[in-house]
Amino acid sequence: QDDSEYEGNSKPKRQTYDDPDPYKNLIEWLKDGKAEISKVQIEVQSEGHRTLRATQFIRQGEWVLFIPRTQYLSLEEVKKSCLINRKMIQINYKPNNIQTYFVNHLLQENRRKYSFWKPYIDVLPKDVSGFPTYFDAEQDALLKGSPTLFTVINQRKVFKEEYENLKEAVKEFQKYGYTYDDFIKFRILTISRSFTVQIGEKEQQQLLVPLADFINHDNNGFLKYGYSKDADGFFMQAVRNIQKGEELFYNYGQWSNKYFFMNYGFASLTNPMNQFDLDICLNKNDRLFNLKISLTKGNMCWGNRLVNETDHDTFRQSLATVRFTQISKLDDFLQLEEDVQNFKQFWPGWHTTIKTIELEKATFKALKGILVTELGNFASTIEDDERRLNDPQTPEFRKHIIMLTLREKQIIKKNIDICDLMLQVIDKSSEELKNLMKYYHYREITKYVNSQIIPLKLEQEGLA
Ligand SMILES: C[S@@+](CC[C@H](N)C(=O)[O-])C[C@H]1O[C@@H](n2cnc3c(N)ncnc32)[C@H](O)[C@@H]1O
Repeated sequence: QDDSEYEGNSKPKRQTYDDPDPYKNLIEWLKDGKAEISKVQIEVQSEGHRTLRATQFIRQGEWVLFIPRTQYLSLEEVKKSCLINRKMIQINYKPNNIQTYFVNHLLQENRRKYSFWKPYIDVLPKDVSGFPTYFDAEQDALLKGSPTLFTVINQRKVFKEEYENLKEAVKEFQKYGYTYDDFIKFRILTISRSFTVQIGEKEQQQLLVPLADFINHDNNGFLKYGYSKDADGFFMQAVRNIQKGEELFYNYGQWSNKYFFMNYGFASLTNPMNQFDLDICLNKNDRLFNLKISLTKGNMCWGNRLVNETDHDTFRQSLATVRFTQISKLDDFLQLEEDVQNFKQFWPGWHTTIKTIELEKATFKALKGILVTELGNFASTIEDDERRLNDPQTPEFRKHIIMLTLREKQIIKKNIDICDLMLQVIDKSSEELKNLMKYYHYREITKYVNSQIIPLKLEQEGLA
């Protein structure tokens, strides 16, 4: 069955949706498909920035909207309904990413004048230049120093490979002349607009759901979604009462700004799940370098991450990794080997426990050194960023870059402050230490100092 079979110069028999207002077409098309969407309305804030609002009071537990199976795209459906996907399956070509199946379907339907999916495709955002994949050199420069820049560069490479591999493997893909730009545009739209729902006990399904994909993210989102077997469709449900006129949000997930930025093109200052990624590496001049490298089976660097809260495994793991790089006494190293005898694989962040106060001091100094260098690598300072964020002239997409890198810098700064505090604490006598602790803001550090540093110090001073 060839793709051209779908086309033809005459209009298909079924209803067409050709109001100049694409949102009207979408609504009509959904209603004709028996979607239940009367409790919501679309608000266009600006081109490409739409949101949904409640048209009436919605009680907790009620469905906010319902989209039947016929009006959304599922992975299973697009595997069947798209020619290129069928070819891919026929020749047993596995795409690098399953989202490619959706992309191919959207590319196909986008070409068809009378596609059933036209009302949906017509309201997909036209401009995706706010996504980092599309940044130019000037925009990339704003990400300088941020670990997110590496992820962006890598994502571009991955997308390019996906496109080239597909072009190479499926000749129909070439035949239709789909450009790389078309491909990544739909790739990005698929990432940023898909829902994963539980279909059966174990089965999950990825969906593109018209209208539901107009709902924006908020940490305090108050909707949940799912698939109803009885109604055979996708629903959004109110987790709490919703007032008439209220803007609707759901929580896209507990992700970091970096994740949101890469997949959705936005970042937020209030995201509690932020992170700063950093590599911690062995130093080649380390006199125990050979011993360490044999223990780590050739690993020299470890990807670590720091979050805003230091009462978190990531802080302990980063610290332990730095501690491993800082061990300089053979005795300490041998003790470490004993510590890990029971583990098949040694991982510094898990296995390098506290040895001596001296080592702790070196560790906090080294971690601080790494963080100060990282902070210095950014293109702008925290103060620059705060000023630009408050400047009404700053374009919206740029604000997201600023928020992303600002939060990364704030995390670094907080962790530097903690290193400073720890260094101070370590240098105090135990009496002073107790006094100082009264003024501690960081509950977790107090806990850490209490449980780890004080006993060590008391022991060192013969007081234990
Ligand atoms: C599923 S869509 C939501 C509807 C979207 N606003 C629209 O007009 O099509 C996801 C996209 O909405 C935007 N978005 C969602 N939540 C956001 C937020 N909290 N802040 C900024 N942009 C957001 C981002 O552009 C994201 O890629």
